Amino acid sequence: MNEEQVSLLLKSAALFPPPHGVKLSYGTAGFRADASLLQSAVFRVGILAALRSFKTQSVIGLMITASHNKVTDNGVKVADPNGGMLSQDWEPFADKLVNASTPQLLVSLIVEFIKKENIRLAGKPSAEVWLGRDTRPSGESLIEAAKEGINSIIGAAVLDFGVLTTPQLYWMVRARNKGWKATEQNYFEQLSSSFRCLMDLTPNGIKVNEEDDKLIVDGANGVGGEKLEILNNMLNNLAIEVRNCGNDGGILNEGVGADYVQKEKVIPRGFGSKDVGKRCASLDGDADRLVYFSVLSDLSNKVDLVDGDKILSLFAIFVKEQLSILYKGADPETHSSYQARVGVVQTAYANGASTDYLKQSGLEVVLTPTGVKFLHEKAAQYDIGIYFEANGHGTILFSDGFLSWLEAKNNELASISEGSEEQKAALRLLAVSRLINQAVGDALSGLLLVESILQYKGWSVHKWAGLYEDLPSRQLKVKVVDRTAVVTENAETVVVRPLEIQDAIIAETAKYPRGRSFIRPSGTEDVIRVYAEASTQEAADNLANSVAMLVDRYLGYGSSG
Ligand SMILES: CC(=O)N[C@H]1[C@@H](OP(=O)(O)O)O[C@H](CO)[C@@H](O)[C@@H]1O
Ligand SMILES: [Mg+2]
Repeated sequence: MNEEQVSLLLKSAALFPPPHGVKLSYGTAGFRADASLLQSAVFRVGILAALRSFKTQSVIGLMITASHNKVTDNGVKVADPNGGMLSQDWEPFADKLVNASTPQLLVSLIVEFIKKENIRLAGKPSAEVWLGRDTRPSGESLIEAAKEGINSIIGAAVLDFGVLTTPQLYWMVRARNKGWKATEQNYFEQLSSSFRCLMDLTPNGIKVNEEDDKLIVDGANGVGGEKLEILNNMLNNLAIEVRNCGNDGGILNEGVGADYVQKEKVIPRGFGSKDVGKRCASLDGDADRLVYFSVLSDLSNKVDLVDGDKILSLFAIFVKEQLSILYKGADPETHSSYQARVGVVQTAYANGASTDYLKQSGLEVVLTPTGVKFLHEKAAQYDIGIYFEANGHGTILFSDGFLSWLEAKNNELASISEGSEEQKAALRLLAVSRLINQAVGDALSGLLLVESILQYKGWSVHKWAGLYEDLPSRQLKVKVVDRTAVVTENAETVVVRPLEIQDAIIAETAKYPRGRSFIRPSGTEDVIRVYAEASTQEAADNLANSVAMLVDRYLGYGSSG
């Protein structure tokens, strides 16, 4: 690293001292904390993003958001060239960089790292980082800190796109690096045109714009609501009413949003008895999660929840159905009968009933640890990989090989049997691959795919919710002395340290019919999460409470550990 670069880094780093006594770590989804603690971390992640861009010779994304967390929190995450999460082998460097106590230490870490990674800072083409942020007020000054970080690496350029959803920025980064059209407008155009294409392929004609049939969306008082309004104006065959857009005094994620609705199973603010029976959906604070629900008629504030597992199930059976239509006419002897490998990816939080349903439907189901980075990686191993977290984050990935086969197949069918059922199935799958955000889970593109599949099948939200019945479940969190004391294996389903607690969980779970329970340290909050399910709600609550007490006994403030 030349002298000019060293002195630039030392000078700018001096303006962003890390807060005293705070150790941050790159968790499930980047760095997250109270926004007042993040200036230095975001500045340093700006440096990291610039280095990553030099290393990969591609555009890198940097998003300022704390998703579903409270409005006073914020966070920063990095989009790799393919629009996915930052490569995991850079996470330890991110941790060290963010926690370096002095500018000198920071510079020596960078010098060491660029040597190890063989990053050439000088020369062309230079680096480029694209920035986006959610609607949190702290985002504005954090974006400035990110810019300072990027600009302190000579040759790195920065483009600030202002307020975006996380999936929009990741989509744009992916598109840019593939050489495709990559503006926000291009995003809206691709989503709306592929949605239109799917709707045009609906078998029995489309029924829309009836007041009764409209979709009501809770925007979590965040960025998703305002972006959905823009998209909505570009669609003419879907009626959407957006509430909780954040412009009527509502607070981001407070009593609203996908995380709240999914975890509490109650209606978000702005919804009530007038909505009983209607098809409703909820986005999270940065619009990368989506759940559906309907308001129950019993005057409680409970909802009938259609969570990520059911969205996954809807997508999986649709894809499977279209593939079987496509294969129907195919001669197994000819080269055109490509057997696509379809895989469904879940985490331990997936409701047991969903896993049973998917397996009974003949689908291959695998579990990974929590966090999109793990699910995405696994799904990418299939021709069509469909992944969802129960909380509503997920998408569908298509392999390049399968997509080129599908294009060719569609062309072949167009010439020999245009308008046939087989060709329509090929067109539908192609439209899905353009509609669904293949960079990352995206509430807006997911919502349009759900809507088009419901239309295709002629299903109400109730029919969809009835695909299978969720096992009652309960999630709790427990504060402990040191959450890193818990180490898990087998996709987080068993604790291997401290060992005694796993035996105790097994003994507790055995008392409940259809009981299942596991614990894991959160990657975004300083807590241990407890999950339990069982055949009744009371049993699930009791099991969760007992396991939470075990966590407290072994790891809580009263424990010796
Ligand atoms: C149980 C749960 O919902 N966990 C969430 C939450 O992670 P934790 O590591 O559990 O804090 O936030 C992640 C990022 O948004 C998301 O990927 C994950 O599913
Ligand atoms: Mg989110």
